[in-house]
Parts: sequence; structure tokens; C-alpha cells
Amino acid sequence: MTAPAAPSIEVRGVTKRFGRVTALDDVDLTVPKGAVHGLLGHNGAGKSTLVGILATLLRPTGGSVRVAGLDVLERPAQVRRRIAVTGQQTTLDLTMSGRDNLYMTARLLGAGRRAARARTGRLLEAFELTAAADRPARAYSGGMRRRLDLAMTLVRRSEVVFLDEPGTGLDPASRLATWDMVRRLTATGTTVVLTTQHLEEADRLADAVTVLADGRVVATGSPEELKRRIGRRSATVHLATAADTLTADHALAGAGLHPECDHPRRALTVTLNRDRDLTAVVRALDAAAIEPTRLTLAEPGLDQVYLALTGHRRTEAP
Ligand SMILES: Nc1ncnc2c1ncn2[C@@H]1O[C@H](COP(=O)(O)OP(=O)(O)OP(=O)(O)O)[C@@H](O)[C@H]1O
Repeated sequence: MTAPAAPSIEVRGVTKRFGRVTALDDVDLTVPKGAVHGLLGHNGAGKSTLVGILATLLRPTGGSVRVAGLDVLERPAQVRRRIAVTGQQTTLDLTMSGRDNLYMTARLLGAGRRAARARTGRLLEAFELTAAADRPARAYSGGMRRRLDLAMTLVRRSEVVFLDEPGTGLDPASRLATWDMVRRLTATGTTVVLTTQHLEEADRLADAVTVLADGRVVATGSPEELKRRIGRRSATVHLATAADTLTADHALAGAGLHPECDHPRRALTVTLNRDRDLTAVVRALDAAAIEPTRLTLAEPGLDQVYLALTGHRRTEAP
């Protein structure tokens, strides 16, 4: 039997204080190689501080951190060579075209002319920038600049890539294309850590999510696990007539299922606290000789998970 690969990121008991502010409090995090891990939290939860420590930009006050198998405090320079961080648009030269920005970066990182050209072409295509490739970056729209910024992060093949809200500021089509690109990164073994306040982004992209609130980890697991643990599924029964709605309401209430009735829409919603509650809904309706026109199931969103875990509604970045 082969030993499991060492995790790409291992954080143990990390604390970070800025004067009196405790930005991180006893944080643990393990990310396997080739996984996408979402750091989810409201403003000030500690996401950027944690990424800053992982990327060797900040020193933890306490605890241990290994990235790409290396201790970040003992070997920061080697860690830096293995990682890439986005959201730092300062690396873009706005007077140069998108193509030249990418090409120059590839050359600076040591690629030969042909390899640099090939990498540039692939990245322009992946981020849908081919048509605008030869225009100066200063003429790009906000979304195009963000895509170019992401592409710049990926010029070097890094073991770990840190992305800050990769979908923010992009239109829906570009967002999907970007998410797709992020997922493809992991196929080559790259580990991705993304910080986000957008629950859909974490839900769609991440294999596992760590929810931070006030510097502490309040939950960690796959988006599905979190939803199962916290969120409740619900079943909505749609009925043909007002009379059926009333009968179904009595039948479900009689079975102890506490339906919520939306009379104008002739719909009844039951929270499924246990798996067998769904069968109970169907049985109660059948016993009352009611045939619903439709039965729909709703999975909880990460929104509810976040609210349940932290007591906060999610707050968007300004
Ligand atoms: N350099 C600093 N000096 C003092 N306090 C800081 C510093 N950096 C962060 N903090 C504080 O640490 C806490 C965590 O901040 P952090 O930026 O890590 O949160 P975040 O989750 O990334 O938030 P956002 O989504 O707004 O970027 C906040 O209370 C913040 O005010």
C-alpha cells in the first residue's frame, strides 16, 4: 500500500494578533494536493490574514504552517517559488498589451521564446482574451483586466495558487469560464485556495470549505457535508384545487409534519428534518386520497449554512 501524499497545506493552531485585534485564533487547516479549498467568511473574518500567512507575506503570532511540504517560517523563499497569488494587479503593465504582459512575465520567469509564446497563447485563449490580445491593457474593461490578472497568476506553473474571489467583477459567462479554468488547474495537481464571500462560488468550485468567523474556524467540510449538517431539505407539494390544499394541509399536520401553507399558490412546504419525513409526506397525502400536481425538493444553500454557523447574515464586500 502506498502512503497517502503529504497534504499541500497544513496549518496547525495558527494565531495572528495585530496589537489587540486577534485576526486568527487557533486555526487548523489541511488541504490535500490537487484540491480546491474555499475560505469562506464575512468582511474581517480573517481570510486575507490566513492567505497572507500561507503566502509568507505575514508571520503568524503562533502555530505552524507548511505549504507545498515546506515550513513557511523556515523556508519562505522556497515556498514563494512554489506559489502564486492573485489580486495583485500591480504586476500588470497597463501600457503593454495583454499578450506582452503575459509573454514578458513568462520570459522573466525563465521560459524560452517559443515556450513563452505557447504559454501566452494558451492563457489568452483560456481566459477569452485572444481577440483583445494586442490592445494595451489600459483599454481593457474591468472584467478583462481581472481575467488578465488571473492569467498572469498562472503563467508560472505553481504548486499552490491563491485566488481572491475569482468570479467577482466578471459577467456570468466569464465567471463560468473562469471557474472552469480553476477546476482544470487541479487536473495537473495544482492546489487552489480561494477566498470568497460568495457562497455560490464556494459551492460550485470547492472540494472543501472552511468557514471562518471572527478569526475562528466555525466549520470545515465539503459543501455537501455542510449543507447536510446544517441546512434542511424541504419538500413542496403543489395541489390542483383550494379544497385539495386544505385537505393536504390537515393530512400533513395530522402526521406531525408542520406544513407551511401558501394558500394563494396552493402549495405546502414541509421541512424534512429526518430522511423518513419525505416518505411520511407521500404516505399522508396518499392516505387522504390527495394527488399533488407536483412535488419538488429544495436543497439548502450555503447561505443558510453560513447563517446557522455564525449567526450572521452574509455580508458582501463593498
Ligand atoms: N495590518 C493590520 N493591522 C491591524 N488589524 C488588521 C490588519 N490586517 C487585518 N486586521 C484585522 O484582522 C481582522 C481580519 O482581517 P482580514 O483582512 O484577514 O479579514 P478578511 O476575512 O480577509 O476580510 P475581507 O473579506 O474584508 O477582506 C480584521 O478585524 C481586521 O481589521
